[in-house]
Amino acid sequence: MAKQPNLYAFGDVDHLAKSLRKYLLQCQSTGVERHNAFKVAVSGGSLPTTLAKALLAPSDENGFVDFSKWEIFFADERAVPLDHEDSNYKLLKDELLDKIPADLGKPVVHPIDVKYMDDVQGMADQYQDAIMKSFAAKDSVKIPIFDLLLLGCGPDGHTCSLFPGHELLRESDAWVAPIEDSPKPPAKRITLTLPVVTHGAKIAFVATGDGKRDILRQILDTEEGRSLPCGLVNEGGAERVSWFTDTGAVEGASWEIMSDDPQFEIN
Ligand SMILES: O=C1O[C@H](COP(=O)(O)O)[C@@H](O)[C@H](O)[C@H]1O
Repeated sequence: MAKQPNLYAFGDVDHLAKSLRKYLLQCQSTGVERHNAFKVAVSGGSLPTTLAKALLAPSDENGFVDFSKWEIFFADERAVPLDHEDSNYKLLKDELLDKIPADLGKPVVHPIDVKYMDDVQGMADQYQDAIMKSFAAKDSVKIPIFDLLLLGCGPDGHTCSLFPGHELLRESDAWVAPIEDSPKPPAKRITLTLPVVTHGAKIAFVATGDGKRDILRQILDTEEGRSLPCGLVNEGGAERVSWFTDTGAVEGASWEIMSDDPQFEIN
């Protein structure tokens, strides 16, 4: 039987954040062992707030966050200035980056190059080059393997800027692609493509609150949900995918919920 993603549900966001922290520390260790760095792609939306809760908590028995080893890329970004309210970079900066205590070190962060604001293809190409340099990828290297992709799930089942039914879901060459007709504003964005997302060493979705319940039930329990972008990530990433949810978001779903115990070992 094909291996399935892991579904974790917690009573509230505080408990979720505690387990997410443990998971992140495990991913950090694996990344540092692999290439002396932790290469992570981060989404916008509701994710950065929960991420900050997990990462800015005091060090505990699970270890400490060594931001000096972190290299942060954006799983998707909107083609807006870096100080614009719609910018995923600004969101992460406000929620997390500006609040990192000096003793935890400074991550290397890769924002978009704003000189390509009117040329999203150029912006996507530049971002792909930045990833290629970081992974020291020669042309022969087919795909970058991020240590972790941190993803959100929109109410329509989109993730990154990969939207249901959009032709970008079929992109198989580019690592980063432009989109000029995003159904969710702003229309112009860049996004990691599905093959890059599904090749991640680990892939984590964070989806909380009653507002996510209907779409989660669809993704996790129905045939049509499997063809939504989040469903395609589940299919491609299988057991490398973990969903961090709260009980509000998964009530009624028939998938096995693996644990709500913060001491569990994360797959
Ligand atoms: O537009 C976007 O939406 C998704 C989902 O956001 P959420 O607020 O529903 O969690 C987000 O993951 C993506 O990065 C963002 O650009």
